[in-house]
Amino acid sequence: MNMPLSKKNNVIHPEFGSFINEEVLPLHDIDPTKFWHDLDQLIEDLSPINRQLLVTRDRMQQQIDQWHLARQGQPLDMQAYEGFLREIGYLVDEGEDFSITTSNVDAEIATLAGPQLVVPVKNARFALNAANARWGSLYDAFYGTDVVPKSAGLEAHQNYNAARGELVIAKAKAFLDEVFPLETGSHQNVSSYVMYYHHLLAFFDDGSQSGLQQPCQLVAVNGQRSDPESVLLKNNGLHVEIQFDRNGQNGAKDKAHINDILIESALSTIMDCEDSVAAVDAEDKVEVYRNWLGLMQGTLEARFVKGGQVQTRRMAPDRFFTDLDNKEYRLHGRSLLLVRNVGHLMECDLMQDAQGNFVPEGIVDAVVTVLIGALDLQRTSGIRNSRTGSIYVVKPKMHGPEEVAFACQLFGRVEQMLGLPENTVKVGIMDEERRTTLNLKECIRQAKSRVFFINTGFLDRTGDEIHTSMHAGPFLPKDQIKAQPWIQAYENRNVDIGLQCGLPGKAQIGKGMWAMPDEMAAMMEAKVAHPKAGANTAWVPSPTAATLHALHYHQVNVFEVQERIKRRSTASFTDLLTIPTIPNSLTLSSKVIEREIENNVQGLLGYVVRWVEAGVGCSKVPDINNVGLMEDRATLRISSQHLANWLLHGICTKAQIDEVMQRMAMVVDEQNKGTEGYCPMMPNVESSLAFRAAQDLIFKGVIQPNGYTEPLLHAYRLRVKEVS
Ligand SMILES: CC(=O)SCCNC(=O)CCNC(=O)[C@H](O)C(C)(C)COP(=O)(O)OP(=O)(O)OC[C@H]1O[C@@H](n2cnc3c(N)ncnc32)[C@H](O)[C@@H]1OP(=O)(O)O
Ligand SMILES: O=CC(=O)O
Ligand SMILES: [Mg+2]
Repeated sequence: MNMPLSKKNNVIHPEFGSFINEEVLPLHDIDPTKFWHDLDQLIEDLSPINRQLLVTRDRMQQQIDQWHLARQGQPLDMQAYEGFLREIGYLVDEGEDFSITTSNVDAEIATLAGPQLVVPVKNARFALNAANARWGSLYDAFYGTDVVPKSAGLEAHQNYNAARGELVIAKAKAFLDEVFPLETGSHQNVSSYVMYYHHLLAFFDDGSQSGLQQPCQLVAVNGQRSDPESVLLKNNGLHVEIQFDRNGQNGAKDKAHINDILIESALSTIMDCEDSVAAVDAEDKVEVYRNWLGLMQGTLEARFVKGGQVQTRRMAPDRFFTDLDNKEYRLHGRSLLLVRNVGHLMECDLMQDAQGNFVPEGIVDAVVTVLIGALDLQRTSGIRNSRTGSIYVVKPKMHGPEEVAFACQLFGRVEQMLGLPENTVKVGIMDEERRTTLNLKECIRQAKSRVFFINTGFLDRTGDEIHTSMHAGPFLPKDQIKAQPWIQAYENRNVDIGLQCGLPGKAQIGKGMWAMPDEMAAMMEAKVAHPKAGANTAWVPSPTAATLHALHYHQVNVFEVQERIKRRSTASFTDLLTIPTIPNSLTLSSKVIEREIENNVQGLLGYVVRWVEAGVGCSKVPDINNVGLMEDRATLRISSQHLANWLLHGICTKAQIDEVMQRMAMVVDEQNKGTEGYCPMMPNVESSLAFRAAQDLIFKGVIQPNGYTEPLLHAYRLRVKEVS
């Protein structure tokens, strides 16, 4: 297929054109001529608005920069600052109270509380794993992670370590005791479980028996009641399945023949087309869209070799049990799938307008992901996603109410174009840019009939905190930024406003990512704070993390917490406006400065080299203390902006950063040694496109739009693709 021209002389990339025409439209019975004509019209109508919004971003940023430059070295006059932000339209007036009206929302979003997994949708193997992460083995989650300490003798060998296994099983049964306590005795000592009428009976060695303290926690069974294959329990709306197998690997040794305990884990999963993927051209974008198509049709497959064996991964079917009245009890087998589109900034070669401009990628994303998402709504059996007729699109990186209004206008137009009922497309608002946080209530108002979540994306939000106030002064070291009043106010206010706008029962109030995928013991300590803060979901980086984080939602009833929070006063707006720069009273030691630079540079190089050279959008990169950190574009935005800020304010010199970059490039090369196709950055850094991208991200960080990393990453990745 040659570069086809649509009626308005828009150029459609051939790979994209044939994907839509041959793989998607036939499934819909949509006439291609009409589709491309309507898309042209949409682009013609909405691209100028999209571009204008970006001009507004730049205008406001310049005004803010000027304001700080004119007041260098002076303490921030909060009243004057707030007045100035209002004057330039960065802050808008808050209107009347209101409640959102979003309807037809699946239970996973509206009435349940549990983990939200995020996955780069470009990686089919991971994406399928994520879709299937609705159910996770508690035994595996405990065995494979540091939640059970991996001390001497207790290592998590591939070959079963029986000593570790015993601790795992004891810990899992302790969870049963905590959440599904027996009237008398402990699950640790049960020798068999049977169903008796509507009750679960646990028998002990001495012949005594006990029911559950709350008998209604038993909801269903599999197999014979006198010798069940599994029993299904429910707490805080979440299911837990105790599986029995007298011949199973664990069941054979267990006195009650418990083989495993399955936890309802990732209630929802974000299939990410944004910050965790490297999709720079039509070829990459089609890969992303094709996986989304496979997920929405239930046909996606991934074949790979693991442990020396070829495996084929597919989407899990629904799960069936028998309820207490002998009726079918059906559970969704997969996470409810949401899709994250790119933000308003991006452009891509999927289509070009008559003047040769690439069209806004967010517009194409909206059309294609909804077009594909609509296939799910036609299905009435088999692998389905939404059972309430909704398509869930997460829209990232929006700045303020005008941009949210534009996203809603776009989704409305897509619905009209595809003949979908109004408000079929639900929108997740990432509260991850400062202008959105400050105007959150007005942002929600703009989306009040389709908002299905607000979520504190604190990583991008931290990057934007730095970039917005780049000229206000040098920022504190990253760890200390997190401890300043602004972030607590941001997190609390998001919940406060979400509650005031009536989200519970209709939409999620969500919290951000756990960015240390291997530190699960630490996660178990820290992340219970999310449900306790009134969030009915929070992001996790992996299926295992989802299973573990799910335990928190058994411990905390979020909806009760939300009722309590409703009575507190809204978090401080002044705190929210307080910029986390280094106070005059604090002088950072040269050691602290050096360490901070090293840490930032190591993470930055470790991430960028894989992004630019290999197109890997999300990586686990060891930090200076050798802790593997999830790095994506948002964490890169923080580290690059932080370095740019310190350089701008003379906390460090260019020579110092240059020296650290060379040293850290060696460390990163060493870390990647043995990776097939890896191009070392050292010693010829000038010929390494990855190294040069990293330099630009730092040294040109001040002039990147809102501090975003996409423009430079994309430009360098495209150069690598051209030469390879
Ligand atoms: C600021 C933001 O926007 S945050 C949102 C964007 N970030 C994300 O989406 C992070 C998602 N997580 C990931 O991409 C990965 O977990 C990483 C890159 C952090 C780590 O990946 P790896 O180093 O390959 O992890 P690791 O080797 O420990 O585990 C790989 C296994 O876990 C699975 N896995 C890891 N993460 C995920 C995930 N998010 N979803 C599904 N499966 C996953 C893989 O499928 C693989 O299992 P398999 O061999 O059976 O297929
Ligand atoms: O998208 C999430 C974030 O933290 O940024
Ligand atoms: Mg983000």
